Amino acid sequence: MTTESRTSTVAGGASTPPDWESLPDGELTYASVGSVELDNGGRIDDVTLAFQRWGTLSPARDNVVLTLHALTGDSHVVGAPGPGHPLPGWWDGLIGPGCAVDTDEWCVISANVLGGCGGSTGPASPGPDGRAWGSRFPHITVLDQVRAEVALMDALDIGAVAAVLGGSMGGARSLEWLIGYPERVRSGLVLAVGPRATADQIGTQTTQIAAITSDPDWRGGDYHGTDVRPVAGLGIARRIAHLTYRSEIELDQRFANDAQGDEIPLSGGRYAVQSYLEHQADKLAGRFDPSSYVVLSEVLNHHDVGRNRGGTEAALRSCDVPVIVGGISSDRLYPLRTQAELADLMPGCVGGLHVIQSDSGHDGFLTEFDAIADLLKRTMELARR
Ligand SMILES: CC(=O)SCCNC(=O)CCNC(=O)[C@H](O)C(C)(C)COP(=O)(O)OP(=O)(O)OC[C@H]1O[C@@H](n2cnc3c(N)ncnc32)[C@H](O)[C@@H]1OP(=O)(O)O
Ligand SMILES: N[C@@H](CCO)C(=O)O
Repeated sequence: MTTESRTSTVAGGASTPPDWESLPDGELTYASVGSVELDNGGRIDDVTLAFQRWGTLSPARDNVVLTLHALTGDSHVVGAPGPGHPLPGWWDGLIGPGCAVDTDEWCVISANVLGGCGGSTGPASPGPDGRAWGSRFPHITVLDQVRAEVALMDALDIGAVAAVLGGSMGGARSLEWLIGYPERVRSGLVLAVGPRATADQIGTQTTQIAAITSDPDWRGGDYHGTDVRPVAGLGIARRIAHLTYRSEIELDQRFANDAQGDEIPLSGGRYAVQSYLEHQADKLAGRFDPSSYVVLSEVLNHHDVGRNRGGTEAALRSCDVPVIVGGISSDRLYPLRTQAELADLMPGCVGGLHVIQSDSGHDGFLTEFDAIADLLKRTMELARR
């Protein structure tokens, strides 16, 4: 299978399992997608993307729906926890036979992102000399990640996808797909993201990165292959991040200033919210590579659809692909004003800004099942037009 004819981002060497279309639903599969040119002028050769598929590819190969995960997600968008997937799918119940994205109609593909740690090329995977990339992994952008996904579609011989769907960092990739590759996508869902990183986001993300890189076990980013991992730093980063993912009111209603169980804070015991954040930190430390967390947080810092396109307004106005734009009322990390900008400026925006009323904060794009189902259905209507 050759890919050079489809896109200049692929320098050759792409290959994919010939039977990927008929593998059991959800089976983790690896595709070599060739070389990916980077925004910083560099290039990564021999890129691998790990992906999963649900549903049947149509004879015209025109029913592919690409789901795009967020910061610490991976390709496992639906299904129970299992080997390699310690969590249930992040949109479990929303995709499948008879679901909002009906796999009796659509062929859903979900890939682990470039820079991630779910089987795709990232800082923990072998570099050109066989050693882990570690600190040598290049600085990449959201558009670079999308270039890798376009290369994956080339490798799978998919011309245009019916829809791209994503929230948060997945929403950022959805946007880059729609603006950068309008001929390759018929519709999109852009949830809980804005046109560029805000100062607040860069502030919290660089603080999280500092927590990881200050951990002695970081070793300059080259701890791979040793017996240490900077999990203390990753845990602090997750605790800071998780606060930005939930709303102030929700946290106070759930935890107030309660003590954790029978612990006594005035005697050195923990508060309930402290214990909750420690739990979130421990869970992430058990399943996620700290260097991917750093690389992907930097990707979020670099998010800017206006780069090399004459600014965000020009970029957004240039895109007339039909798109549903949604946000969560209590999202303090990606406030509604940032989605309002997308809805106002994108000519393809259908129905204006869809506001999910919820106290769940940014994580509402994962937890507000009924509202997300509604937005997914609206997007799939656009994909049918
Ligand atoms: C799109 C993507 O791909 S992102 C990847 C998706 N997955 C993640 O983000 C993983 C991290 N998890 C989360 O962010 C959230 O759990 C979500 C968004 C997935 C789900 O949110 P919610 O259902 O509201 O879960 P919530 O925030 O209440 O957390 C529940 C956990 O906290 C634990 N918890 C609650 N109170 C306390 C406490 N006082 N002390 C310790 N633990 C506590 C619960 O036992 C539960 O643990 P479990 O997840 O191990 O079962
Ligand atoms: N809970 C999400 C929030 C970031 O969008 C994650 O961990 O990826």
